[in-house]
Amino acid sequence: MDRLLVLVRHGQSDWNLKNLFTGWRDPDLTEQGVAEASAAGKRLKALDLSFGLAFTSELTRAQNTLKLILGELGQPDLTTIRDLALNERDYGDLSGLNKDDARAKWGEEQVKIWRRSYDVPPPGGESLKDTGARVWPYYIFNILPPVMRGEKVLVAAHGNSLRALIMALEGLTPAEILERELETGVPIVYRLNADTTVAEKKVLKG
Ligand SMILES: O=C(O)[C@@H](CO)OP(=O)(O)O
Repeated sequence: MDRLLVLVRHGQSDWNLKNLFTGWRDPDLTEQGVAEASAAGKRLKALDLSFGLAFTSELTRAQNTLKLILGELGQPDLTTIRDLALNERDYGDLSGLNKDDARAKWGEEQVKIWRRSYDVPPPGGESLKDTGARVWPYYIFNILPPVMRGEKVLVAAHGNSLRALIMALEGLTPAEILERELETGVPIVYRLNADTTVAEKKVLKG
């Protein structure tokens, strides 16, 4: 049986382009982001993939990415579950600030710790560990069961909510996840073993 799970980070958002901390704020895709999402859909279609179920967050940039992908796949009406659990990490007080301005104010090292450390939260926000504490149970109880039943599942979400998920899925250490960056609009195709571990992983870059 094919146990297939595809994860995709949303296409470029307006605030990615403007270099702003985004978190739970809700900017839409840029023109480039729309193109990236459509290209992701075309790459999945080229593999002849069709899905049984989709998941996304409560945020516009991920929902619209999913919509564009499903349009390319000819599955615009696919059952889709939206949940806050898949939202981007909450950036707290950094939300809306420019990332270069933040580096000038607090220093390169401190900003790197807030952005990529495992368990140091930005002021008023979530660490990757905090994000994992909502993403992992959601994955185990909601996403994994249909995958294991053989429904092909597509998840359109965010850089850090997906990093938290990938950490658990690939069994990465806090040091390993620190180095892992996800590109916008690049689907990652996983096939799982019967014991839920990863059998195969393919990154669909253009
Ligand atoms: O601003 C954000 O919400 C995220 C994703 O764009 O940024 P970072 O790369 O710092 O995790």
